[in-house]
Amino acid sequence: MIARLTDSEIAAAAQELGHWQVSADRTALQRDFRFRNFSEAWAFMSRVALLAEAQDHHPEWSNVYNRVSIRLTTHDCRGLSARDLRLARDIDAIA
Ligand SMILES: C[C@H](O)[C@H](O)[C@H]1CNC2=NC(N)=NC(=O)C2=N1
Repeated sequence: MIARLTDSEIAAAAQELGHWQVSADRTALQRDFRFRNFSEAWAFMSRVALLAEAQDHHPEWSNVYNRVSIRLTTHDCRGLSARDLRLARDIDAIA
């Protein structure tokens, strides 16, 4: 079982990952993306899907036309873990 982040680790993550919001219950990171059109949104999602599969860590997400909403949480610990931070950083690097 992977460890849940502590409150101070979550606070540090919120500082570092400025584009991401910590959910009110502090169990998830959320970020909304907007692209020029559906094709660009889908291309981004394809790249994130490959990252997620490589990391064996999968986003909760939705897409409407050019918008993509991503929520990162770790089901195994019912909260935030280092795996969410890693995926958030890697998503930022391709956004
Ligand atoms: C067996 C496999 O490693 C687990 O089910 C992984 C897969 N992807 C996952 N993704 C997320 N977001 N949380 C998990 O706890 C998780 N667990």
